[in-house]
Amino acid sequence: MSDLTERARQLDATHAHTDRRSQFRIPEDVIYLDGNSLGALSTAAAETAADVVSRQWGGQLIRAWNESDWWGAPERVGDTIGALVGAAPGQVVVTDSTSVNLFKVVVAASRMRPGRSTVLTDPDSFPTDLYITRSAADLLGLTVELVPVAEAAGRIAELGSSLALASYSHVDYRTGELWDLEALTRAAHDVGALACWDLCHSAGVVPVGLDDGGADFAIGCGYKYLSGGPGAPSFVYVAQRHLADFDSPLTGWQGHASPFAMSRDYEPAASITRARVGTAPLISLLTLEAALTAFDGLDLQEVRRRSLSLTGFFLECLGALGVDLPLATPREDEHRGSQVSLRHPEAYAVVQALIARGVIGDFREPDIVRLGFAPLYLSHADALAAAEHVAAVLRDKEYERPEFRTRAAVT
Ligand SMILES: Cc1ncc(COP(=O)(O)O)c(C=O)c1O
Ligand SMILES: Nc1c(O)cccc1C(=O)C[C@H](N)C(=O)O
Repeated sequence: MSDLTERARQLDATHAHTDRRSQFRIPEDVIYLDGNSLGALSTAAAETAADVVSRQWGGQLIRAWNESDWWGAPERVGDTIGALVGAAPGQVVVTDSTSVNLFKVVVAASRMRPGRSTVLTDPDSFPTDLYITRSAADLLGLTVELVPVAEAAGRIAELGSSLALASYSHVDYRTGELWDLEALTRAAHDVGALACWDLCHSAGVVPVGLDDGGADFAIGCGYKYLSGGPGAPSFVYVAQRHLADFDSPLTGWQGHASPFAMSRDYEPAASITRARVGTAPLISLLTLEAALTAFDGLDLQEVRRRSLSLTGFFLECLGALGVDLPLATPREDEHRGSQVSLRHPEAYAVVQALIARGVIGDFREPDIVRLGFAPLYLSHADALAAAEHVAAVLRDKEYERPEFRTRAAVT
């Protein structure tokens, strides 16, 4: 047995208590390193999706709204996600897409800071964050300034009382860099501004600590590390202290204080329910709820330790196997989310060659091979095997094969 194989075995034994692989259905011949884009299917999620369709929809019909508490699901699942991101109950609701939730937050937050003209975000934010922030700001006549998160604190201090909102990603989707939520939130608060965090790439892998970090707002996907399934609804966090002032621009009936009063006038619910809009995608929402049971009995600090161990060991394996590609991801544990991104001029073809070998990651412009480590269902043995495949693809220049260069619509 090689040293690395033995190390993998030892590390898997050390982290055995956080291994939830048996709860997931991952094809035998696949090492799945894209749980940061579409989390894997769990048995609980698969069975619940079938149950919601057959028993609840098919059998209970309209009665399911009460009998299976469909109506309360957005807040109920919100509280479950809240526990994973450090939010006390009553501040998170699951509704709409991340894009739509960001729109609500940018508008509502800016309205809470009248007279302030600027919203700050990162030029390398996930594109939807850029597009939505700009369109929301345009509607309100505000300016969006693009300032890299590393420089944000300084710019926030300069902007002072003209800053309404700083809106940043907790983990960069491309590089996997983890940013200091608490410090940047404090910088925004120091000038009287608000802070919103996109948790798409940290929810379920980093103990985010929204309440402790003083965050004002947060949003995040349900289908990445939370494994809610394709198109699972997103979540939005509004800190308790802001709920009464959260004036959503999307005033749908399900955010109403008394929706079944069928009133002509909109009166927002007093609670986080005011962030709801219209009817939830119940099959997806309840599937997400079932997927979250994979976290039952787990402490997010332990999940984080497993995640860092996996990415750290993967980096160690790459080094030992002579892979010396530039790393886009920080090596330091405290700055690394749950992915490893490597740079290569033929990154797209490298990813296709890996996929052909059963190692599924993805490509991100312009030159990133992105490999996500969803800790609940990946092992150190997987990390070693993936590193060996990366080394082989590079050694044999498999990325030069023409069939790996044709771009698919979705990368
Ligand atoms: C950081 C980040 N924000 C937002 C989104 C978009 O979310 P949605 O498609 O749910 O609007 C994604 C992924 O698609 C993302 O990675
Ligand atoms: N949401 C996605 C989709 O509908 C199709 C393909 C990919 C996605 C993703 O989630 C991409 C992901 N946010 C990223 O970090 O690149």
